[in-house]
Amino acid sequence: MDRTVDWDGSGEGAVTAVDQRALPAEYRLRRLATVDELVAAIADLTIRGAPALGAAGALGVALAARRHAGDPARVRDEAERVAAVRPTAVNLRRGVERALARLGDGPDAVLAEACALLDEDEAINRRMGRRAADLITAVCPDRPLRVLTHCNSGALAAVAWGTGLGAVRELAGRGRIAEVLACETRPLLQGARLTVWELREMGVAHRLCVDSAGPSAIARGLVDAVIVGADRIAANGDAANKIGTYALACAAARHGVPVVVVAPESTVDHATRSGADIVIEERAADEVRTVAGVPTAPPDTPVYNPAFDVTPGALLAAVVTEAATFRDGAWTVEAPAPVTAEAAR
Ligand SMILES: CSC[C@H]1O[C@H](OP(=O)(O)O)[C@H](O)[C@@H]1O
Repeated sequence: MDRTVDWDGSGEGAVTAVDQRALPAEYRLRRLATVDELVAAIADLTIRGAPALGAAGALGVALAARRHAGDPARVRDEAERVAAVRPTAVNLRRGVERALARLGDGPDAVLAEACALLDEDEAINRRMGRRAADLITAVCPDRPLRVLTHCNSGALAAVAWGTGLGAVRELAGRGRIAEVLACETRPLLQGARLTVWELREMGVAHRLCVDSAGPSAIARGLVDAVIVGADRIAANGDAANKIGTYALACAAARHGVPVVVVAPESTVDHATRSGADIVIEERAADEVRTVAGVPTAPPDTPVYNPAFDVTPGALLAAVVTEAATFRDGAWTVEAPAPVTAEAAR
């Protein structure tokens, strides 16, 4: 599998992305040669997932810096357009800001910074996966585990490897996964379309279920752990993630099943005190009223379509990053090893 988001240096240069709207029917790459095309691809979830959005944000600035070299004000305007497309995943704006910080050194320096962010991603995700797998192994029964996932937090949500599903991949490599129960994740079906696709690629046993079966599976003792990603984690451990995560966490709390959020440091926002302060993206009504363009409700039906919800840190067994762990109301920072691209190999 290609990097989910990457830079194509040929010609004037462009962003390449795995077209996540085409999966699972077709695996194809899109070449995004303008900021307009990149903004549209982020808005329609051709590119999605917090770490992948961070990479796309940084590459978007590189694109603007090359297209508008010598016009820093125009570059900054274009960068803001990219950063503002989706408000919840803190990674997007952070990726933009990281690349923009190099604008004074010229477009090649901006591109180099964006590419460094991409190169670091896989190493960060692999380290995070190892740390999360260690914690999950410690808090779960000593046998292959039945894991429930929600949305997609695999390689498709990052540049490579993945976050929550990256921890599942690490556990599977240790022989510690019996089955993954993947929630389909209405309305855009990231679980059914993307997580199932990745689990098949990984050769991991799995079943797909409707979202409303998730809490019931937990109640029936079919789940040993819930493992998810996140889009923004507040200083107090509250985690914004795909809508439906909170309901799973409530059921898991009632039945003593651990919920573990696996996310990079770039998703932790210590400037946001609690989940109450996280902006939740509202998405278009037709995402709920139609499936593949086919109406599933009267066309003028009013819709409530938040893309995310917030799970209080108190309902989480842990939040695990590549360098820290949130447990029992506090962050513990492990001495972060230098995360390099070499570590990814
Ligand atoms: C590893 S981040 C994955 C995270 O992002 C997803 O949201 P979206 O598909 O709308 O970009 C979802 O919340 C996942 O948990």
